Amino acid sequence: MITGSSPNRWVSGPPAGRRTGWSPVRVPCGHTWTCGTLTDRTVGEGRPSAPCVSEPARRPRRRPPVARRHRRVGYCRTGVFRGFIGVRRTGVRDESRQLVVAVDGPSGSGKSTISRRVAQALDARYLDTGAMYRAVTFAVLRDGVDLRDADKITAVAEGLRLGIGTDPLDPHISVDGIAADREIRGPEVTRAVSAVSAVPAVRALLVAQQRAIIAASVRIVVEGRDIGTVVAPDADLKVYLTASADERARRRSSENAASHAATAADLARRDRLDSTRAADPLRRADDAVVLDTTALGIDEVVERLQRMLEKVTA
Ligand SMILES: Nc1ncnc2c1ncn2[C@@H]1O[C@H](COP(=O)(O)OP(=O)(O)OP(=O)(O)O)[C@@H](O)[C@H]1O
Ligand SMILES: Nc1ccn([C@H]2C[C@H](O)[C@@H](COP(=O)(O)O)O2)c(=O)n1
Repeated sequence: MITGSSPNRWVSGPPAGRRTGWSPVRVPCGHTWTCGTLTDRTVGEGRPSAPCVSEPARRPRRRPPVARRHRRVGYCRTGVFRGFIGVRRTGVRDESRQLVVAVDGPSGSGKSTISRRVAQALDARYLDTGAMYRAVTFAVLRDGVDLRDADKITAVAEGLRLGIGTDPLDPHISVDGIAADREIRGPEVTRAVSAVSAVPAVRALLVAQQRAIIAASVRIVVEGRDIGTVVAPDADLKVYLTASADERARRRSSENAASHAATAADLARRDRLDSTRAADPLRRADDAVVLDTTALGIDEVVERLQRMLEKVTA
C-alpha cells in the first residue's frame, strides 16, 4: 500500500515487485490518501493518517479530453462523496486543473535548479526522479550487491521503503525511514547510479511510484531523463534542458570545487551510459521544447519556462 498525507506532501513505499495499472486519485478532503492496489509498505514519517480511501481509477493510455480528464471522484472511508474535481471551461485559469511539467536533460543541465524554482513559482510539488534512482543505488551499495547482478539489485529495490518529500523548498528522500539526502549525492553513488538505473525492473518499480505521485498532485514539476517520454508522456509542458558539455562541467565543478577535467569526464560518462541503455534512455520527447541554457542565467531560464507555462495554462 502506498500512503501519503494529502495534499501531496509525502508519498512513499515501493510497489513491492509489481507494476499496477491503477493509480491513486487525489482525495480533496485533506486526509491521508491510500492506493489499495500496491502491496503494503506504509511510511508517512509520522504524518497524520486519518483514513481516507481514494477510489482507484484506471489510468488511461492517452489522456482523455480536458473536460473528462479532471472528473475524478474522491470518497472518504465514511463514504462521504467529496465531489468532482471539476474543470470550468471559462477561459480563466482553473486552479483545480491538474498541471504536469516534465523537465528532462543531461547531467548538470540545470534540471533541479530550474524545476525547483518553477515549482515554487507555481505553488506546485517538485519530484526529483534522479534522487529516487540514487536512493536505490545507495541501498545497493549499502548491501554490498554486485552492480552486474540485476536480480539482486531488483531484490534490493523491491525491499526498500522510500520516503519522498516533494516540497520544492525542501525536497527530501529517506531510505528505510532514515534521511539519505546527503548520502545519495556522494561520489560512490554518482559512480554507480547509471548501472543501477539501467536495470529494467528497477525502472518499472520507480516509474510506477513516480506516476502515483504525479496522479496524487494537482500541480507538479517532475525532472529526470525519461519524464516526457515514459513517466508522463501526456505532460502539459515538456522541456528538454541542455547546455554545452563544457558549460555544464564549468557549473558543476564550481559547485563541487572539483577539477574541470575530472567533472567533464564524469558528466560525459554518465551521459553516454544514460543515453545508450536499452531501457528508457535519456531522449528528448518529440514534442518537448528544447532550451539550450549555455548562455542563459538561471533567472532567464526560469522566466522562459514561465512564459511557456502561461501559454499552456491560458
Ligand atoms: N542557467 C544556468 N546558469 C548558470 N548556472 C546554472 C544554470 N542552471 C543551473 N546552474 C548551476 O549548474 C549546476 C548544475 O545544476 P543542476 O544540479 O540543477 O543540474 P541537473 O541537470 O539537475 O544535474 P543532475 O542531472 O546531475 O542532477 C548548479 O550549480 C546550478 O546552480
Ligand atoms: N528519470 C531518471 C532520472 C535519473 N536517472 C538516472 C540517470 C542519472 O545518471 C542518475 C542520477 O540522476 P541525477 O540525480 O543526476 O539527475 O539517475 C534515470 O535513469 N532516469
